[in-house]
Amino acid sequence: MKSPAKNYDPYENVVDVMEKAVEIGHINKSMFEIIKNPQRETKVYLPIEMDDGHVEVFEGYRVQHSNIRGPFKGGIRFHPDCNLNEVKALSVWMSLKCAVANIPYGGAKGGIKVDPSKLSKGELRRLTRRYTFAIAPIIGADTDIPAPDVNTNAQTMAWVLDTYSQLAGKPSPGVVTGKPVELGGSRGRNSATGRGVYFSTKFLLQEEGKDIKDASVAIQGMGNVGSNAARIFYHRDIKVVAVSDVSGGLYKKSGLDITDISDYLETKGNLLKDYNAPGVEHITNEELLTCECDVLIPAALENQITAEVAEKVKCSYIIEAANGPTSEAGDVVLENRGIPVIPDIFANCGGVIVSYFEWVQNIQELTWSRERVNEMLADLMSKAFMDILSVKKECDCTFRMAAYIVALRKLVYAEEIKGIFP
Ligand SMILES: NC(=O)C1=CN([C@@H]2O[C@H](COP(=O)(O)OP(=O)(O)OC[C@H]3O[C@@H](n4cnc5c(N)ncnc54)[C@H](O)[C@@H]3O)[C@@H](O)[C@H]2O)C=CC1
Ligand SMILES: O=C(O)CCC(=O)C(=O)O
Repeated sequence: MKSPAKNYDPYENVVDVMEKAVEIGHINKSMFEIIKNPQRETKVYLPIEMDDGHVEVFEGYRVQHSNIRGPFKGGIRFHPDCNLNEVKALSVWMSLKCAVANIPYGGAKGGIKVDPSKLSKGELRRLTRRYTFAIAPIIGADTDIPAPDVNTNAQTMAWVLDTYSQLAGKPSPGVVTGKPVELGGSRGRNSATGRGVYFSTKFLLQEEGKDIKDASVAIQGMGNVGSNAARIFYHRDIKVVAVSDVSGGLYKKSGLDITDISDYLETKGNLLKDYNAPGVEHITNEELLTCECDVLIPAALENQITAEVAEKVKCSYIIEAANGPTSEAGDVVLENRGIPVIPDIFANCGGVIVSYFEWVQNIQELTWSRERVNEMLADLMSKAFMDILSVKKECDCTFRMAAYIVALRKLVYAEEIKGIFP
């Protein structure tokens, strides 16, 4: 096992956790060897003419982990620290997530090593189109379907869709999900991951015999996932005591005004460090992770809850809205401290579930109402949670182990019935 922080290796981390689940869940070890490695790793170099005329070359990735249960599926991330190893781990989490959610997809992930805050809108558009052009031969509505992730959104997906459709010579809405509703996106996709985070919290607290209305929540990250989750909690009168973004956090024991904070982020486009309101304290991201709250929701990046942080958290429960926010060592500490963790592969699966609904609408040329989408999301997540609970009881293990066992059994079974090729 790697020590946390600087030596953190997300791919090694996910493989270690899978290996533990293989032991506990009595999973076929030889077939698991197939699941350990991605089917294909693609690295591309993207020359872009910047606004001042000079050329910069960016590095991009698409890792296709598994398509044994259906087409590859997973988001595209723009981040200066993005690298092949991170994308590889994220692609594995996608395969596990789609299996837990019981949707007919495999797993993939893409990314570009770039700080998008330093690029103009025109530069970002050219970079996204160039990246799409480079990976076009390996994506498609029935092969690999990208979606938004960190620092990408419906606008980014509109550029991916248009570039791909130009190359295909026809509108190809099913090639990408999370696109604007006007271009074939699904109602409810934008808020789906945050909504799923709310369902995960509700299911866990119900299981623990607690009323979600009495809970206080702290959320790290106020992007697509964190801000939608915060709004959903707030509109159900659940106290959100702390939120943060990359610039720092805000804390108010009696509960923050999430509508005011969301309006500030949307209309002013400023960072939370510049937000001020009566009774609101400014805190650091580490203080957010260790603040007094019932439910802690990391919704930013990987490796936030290291062993050191895990020793200090004061929450009773953790819901992993981000992918990989808890390191393996952090997880051991939380288990020893008796703090239940709802793992990422279930807690944030609402996004890919509604992506699946979007894709189904696209290929059938249908449009569904927001109410229908939200109801179907609740239904799939509730069934998936029941599956996890049942394995948790069978194997007497943590929620993370149970979710991994549910997923790995499906992936390994699919490999077994297919048989080795050739
Ligand atoms: N967008 C989606 O539908 C899904 C996203 N996820 C995962 O959720 C997490 C967040 O994704 P999005 O909300 O889409 O990204 P986003 O780009 O919309 O927002 C990220 C947020 O995290 C903050 N942040 C960045 N670095 C930080 C740091 N070092 N400390 C604290 N805050 C920091 C940013 O300021 C921003 O508020 C990621 O792990 C992503 O992979 C998972 C499932 C689906
Ligand atoms: O909606 C999707 O296809 C995938 C979203 C994503 O990247 C994730 O769940 O981590």
